[in-house]
Amino acid sequence: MSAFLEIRDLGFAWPGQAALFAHLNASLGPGLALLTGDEQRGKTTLLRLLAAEIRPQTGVLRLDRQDIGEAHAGLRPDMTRPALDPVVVADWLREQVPEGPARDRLDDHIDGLSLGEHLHKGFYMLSAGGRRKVGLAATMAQQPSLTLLDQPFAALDLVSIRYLTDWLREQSRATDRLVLLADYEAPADLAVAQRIDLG
Ligand SMILES: Nc1ncnc2c1ncn2[C@@H]1O[C@H](COP(=O)(O)OP(=O)(O)OP(=O)(O)O)[C@@H](O)[C@H]1O
Repeated sequence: MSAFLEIRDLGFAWPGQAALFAHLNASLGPGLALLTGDEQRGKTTLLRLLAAEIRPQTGVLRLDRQDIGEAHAGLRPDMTRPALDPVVVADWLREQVPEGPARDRLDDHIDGLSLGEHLHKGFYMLSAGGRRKVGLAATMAQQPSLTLLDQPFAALDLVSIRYLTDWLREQSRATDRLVLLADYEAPADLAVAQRIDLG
């Protein structure tokens, strides 16, 4: 079976810096995978490459047999951007998540992440953690073919950690999409069968 996410011979260096990736290869099936590595090993940079925010200097990045390019932009919504400040959370979520099964899933995630009390607020009233949780709920509901999560447990409350962990466990059974979780380690009670280790 061909890989769902294929990273072949990836080379990337930030301007003026030594190569962060040289001939990086990885091949992942659908489901759940962990992207690990010590501080500054390039976890976030690799997520940005996979979201087509930045382009590699060499190599191939392919998702479901398609080269990753502009069509894949937006896989990592920037929840910190000031343009969101005046927007009402519920309006943003309605705009992001289409009606139908995704909207039903969104309702569950709003409950699971305890976001109900924030729905009628402007983003400017939310903490950084609250903004992240809203982004998380939208992504979890949308179920894109590639979900990129950058240290999603950081600064998350215990109830939300448990909810996210359960959701990630379910994702490991998916056959048509991949969730890539970047963190130093997987949570202790989450078995992850696939991993890219940046060292
Ligand atoms: N926009 C940028 N411009 C220049 N250098 C960058 C940029 N973003 C990251 N880097 C550099 O790339 C290297 C890897 O950083 P990156 O954030 O990808 O690693 P990380 O594994 O996610 O780190 P951490 O675990 O600390 O979050 C670091 O040396 C960092 O300074």
